[in-house]
Amino acid sequence: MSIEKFIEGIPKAELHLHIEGTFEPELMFEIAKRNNIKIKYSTVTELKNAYKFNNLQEFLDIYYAGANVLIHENDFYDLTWSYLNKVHEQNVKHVEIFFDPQTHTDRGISFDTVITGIYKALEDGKEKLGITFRLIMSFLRHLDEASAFKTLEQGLAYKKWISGVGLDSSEIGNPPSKFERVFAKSIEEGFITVAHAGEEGPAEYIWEALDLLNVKRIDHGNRCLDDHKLVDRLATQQIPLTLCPLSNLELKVVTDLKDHPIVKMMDKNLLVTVNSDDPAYFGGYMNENYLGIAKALNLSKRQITELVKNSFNASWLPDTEKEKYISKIENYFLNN
Ligand code: HPA
Ligand SMILES: [Zn+2]
Repeated sequence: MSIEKFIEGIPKAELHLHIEGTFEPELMFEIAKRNNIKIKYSTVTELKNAYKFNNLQEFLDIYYAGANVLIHENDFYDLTWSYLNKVHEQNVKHVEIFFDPQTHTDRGISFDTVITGIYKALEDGKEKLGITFRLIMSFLRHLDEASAFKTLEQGLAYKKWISGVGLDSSEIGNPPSKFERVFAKSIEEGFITVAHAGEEGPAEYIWEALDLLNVKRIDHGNRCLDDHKLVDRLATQQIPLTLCPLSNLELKVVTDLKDHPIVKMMDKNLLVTVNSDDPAYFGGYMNENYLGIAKALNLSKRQITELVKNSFNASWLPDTEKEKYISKIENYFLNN
């Protein structure tokens, strides 16, 4: 079996995905039209041509602009439902996805509208497509602590729908320490914590995420390789890193997928996983991310299998579910 077919068929989990980053241009134009909102670009092609980024901030500016057309509950439903159908075709069985409440509440959309639309689609995805899920509410780190606290308060009413809290947006200049108190309160309220760290920011931010925010996973974490003590800590404690290869390429975190550190990290016994981050903007969903690194780094089926197993191990599924998937994946490897 070719490596393409092997990747397509293997059951996968996605642990680093921003639902706003799944907004495909075609759907964006459709929703803009029905909401009577003007987009800065006149065609899908023009919009796609603007997807050329030199760094994280250039991407974020376009990503937040795109989200502006989402107004009603059914807009958030359609966005999420469209993502679930895409990954269903790619044999993704479990997703743990971020949403950014402040991107919407700051422009007058209610927290309830946002989360209800997303959650209803996730429930339908579980029932009709068999995709299990967890939802992670992410704070925008370029905004202040008070705004994050307000968002946490809003999230408390939906505690039964939200498993964890995260931290994303412009990393440099917005260290995890800025949100130490919000994360302490989040943990007190029963949320699991994760944070983007070491994507563009220094290894120091990863230390802060671990020590001050008590995170259970690091999103990205590429820069840990600058600090061998940090690598030892991450490896010893088997703290998962949710890597996003195509995102790294598009945001110039790496200049070529051939330089992606994922194999180096596996060799250092780090618990690394493959994810798509913002697939509508970075040129691919899960299979494209796996295939990109498989080709660039000449990965074996055994290495792909280990990466896929890592994702289930790093997920927040109960142990019995993890074991079920891991034995399925081992069987898939043996038969293919
Ligand atoms: O890769 C990312 N980094 C930080 N914030 C983000 N928001 C969406 N994607 C990202
Ligand atoms: Zn991300």
